[in-house]
Amino acid sequence: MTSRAPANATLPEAVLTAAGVRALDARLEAAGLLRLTMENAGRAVAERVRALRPHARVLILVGRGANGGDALVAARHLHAAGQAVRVLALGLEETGLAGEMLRAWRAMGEVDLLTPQALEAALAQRCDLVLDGLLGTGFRPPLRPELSAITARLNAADLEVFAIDLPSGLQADLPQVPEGALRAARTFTLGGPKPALLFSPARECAGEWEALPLAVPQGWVLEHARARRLTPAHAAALLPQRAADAHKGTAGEVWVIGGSEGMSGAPAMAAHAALRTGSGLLRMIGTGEPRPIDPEVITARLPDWADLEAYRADRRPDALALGMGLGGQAARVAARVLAWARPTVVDADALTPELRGLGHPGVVWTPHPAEAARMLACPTHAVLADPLEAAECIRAAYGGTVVLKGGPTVVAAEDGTWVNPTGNPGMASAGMGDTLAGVIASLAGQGLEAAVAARLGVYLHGLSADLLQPERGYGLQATEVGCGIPRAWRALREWVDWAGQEERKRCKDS
Ligand SMILES: NC(=O)C1=CN([C@@H]2O[C@H](COP(=O)(O)OP(=O)(O)OC[C@H]3O[C@@H](n4cnc5c(N)ncnc54)[C@H](O)[C@@H]3O)[C@@H](O)[C@H]2O)[C@@H](O)CC1
Ligand SMILES: Nc1ncnc2c1ncn2[C@@H]1O[C@H](COP(=O)(O)OP(=O)(O)O)[C@@H](O)[C@H]1O
Ligand SMILES: [K+]
Repeated sequence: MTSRAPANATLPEAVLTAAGVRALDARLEAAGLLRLTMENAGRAVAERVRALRPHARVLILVGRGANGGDALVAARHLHAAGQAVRVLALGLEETGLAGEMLRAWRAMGEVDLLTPQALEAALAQRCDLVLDGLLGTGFRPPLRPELSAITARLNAADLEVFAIDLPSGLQADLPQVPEGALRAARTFTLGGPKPALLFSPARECAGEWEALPLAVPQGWVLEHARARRLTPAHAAALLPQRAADAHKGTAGEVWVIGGSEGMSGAPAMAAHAALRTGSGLLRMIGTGEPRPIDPEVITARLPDWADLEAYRADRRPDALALGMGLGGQAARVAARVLAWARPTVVDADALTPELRGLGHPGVVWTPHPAEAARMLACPTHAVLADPLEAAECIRAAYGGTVVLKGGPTVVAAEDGTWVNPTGNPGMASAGMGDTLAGVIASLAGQGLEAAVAARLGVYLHGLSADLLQPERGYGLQATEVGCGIPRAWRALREWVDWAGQEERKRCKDS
């Protein structure tokens, strides 16, 4: 990890919807801070433009709302710093906060009405970069014709676009791309990412994005967040600590229940990943010939799933992962295991509607979108249309914690909904989910609450893949991601050590 995060990084990032932005605005307004916040936001955008494209001639496009206000502040700061800017605005009324910013800009520079002709003339002159402040979270589709002509022209031009808050024409809360949405190379999102910047296909319109702080306490922003996004410091704080006299009996006994005839690989990958995550003892239990990857794993082949209760007898697993390669009897086996009331990761074949309502606080359901659709009895596209909502619906119906896998993965837990920042498309290969189930079960077996194990598990699993991605590309195997967990763990630990040193240095210097 090379990320050098700001001090606020010890808190998670806020995922803000349009309603969240409105509520935060109302709070800032009541506190008399809205004008300053717009000033801070616009200045932060200008600073990033200066840092990235110091010599670019910038065409700044200004809408009628607060997004346009931010753009006008940025125009002022860029101009004051000596950068060439040209400003075109959809409206020239000086009312409201954005109007105030227009007046302030006019005190130092010119503004023309944004029409297709004015845009054409501006593009004909030298212009290296477009700063898009047309529409932000206030956009409601469909795009009006006056604007769709502008976005279509910009999308067709071979020009770099940087968007303020989100590319104009994207709906902040949803992954869909409305007709006519602008495509940006980079997005400076304010206060925290909007769901559209996190989920495909909308996020592909935003290019690389970065969150610029609003210079208000992160706690205020988090209060209005739809979900939270993990940061490295926050994830690192979840890592379990082990006593010096730990032994295999205290480091967590994990059972992987799955695997039937011809389906031995899936539980083997889960067990492998659990060992790499630090479990003290692993048992693989199935009705097929068990084929563990590691000799450390204890195996049991049951004549029939009905023999599971007898196998359990007086044994007491610290955590379980079940469902991988389990086949047709998965729901029945899962119902039985859930009644044991132990920390349990329910995956793959066991993710069935029969288990509705059987979750308890120790249960983590780990569906991918198609499994989530099965659980919700809806089409997969409905899950993908709003993954935050889908994960929360499953949680409401099934109980426990829900890990809705994907790029990115969403965790819906009692303490709210989380979005995982790690992971990459190299993970689109079979067995990745089995590995994740093993990682989460291992962490739960080491004493983390199931919901915390889920959050840290998805983070470590994705980070392991991210650290491998540069050398493996798309040829990344699930077992490698399992092998890489210790490296991810260490990277996270080192991040904390680094952040701690910085913090100590800061205290010493001040
Ligand atoms: N609390 C925060 O997070 C802050 C938010 N700020 C900015 O405020 C923005 C939100 O401001 P607003 O609520 O004013 O919204 P917008 O700036 O997104 O714009 C609303 C305007 O767009 C027009 N519009 C809506 N739908 C349209 C359509 N289909 N076709 C054409 N025009 C359409 C509306 O008529 C209105 O004039 C954020 O995106 C961000 O840039 C910043 O000022 C800093 C503080
Ligand atoms: N494009 C992607 N970006 C980030 N993570 C991904 C991506 N594709 C897959 N993953 C991750 O890989 C895993 C795939 O799980 P799953 O589909 O259950 O695999 P399997 O059933 O083969 O074990 C999940 O953790 C998912 O989040
Ligand atoms: K914008």
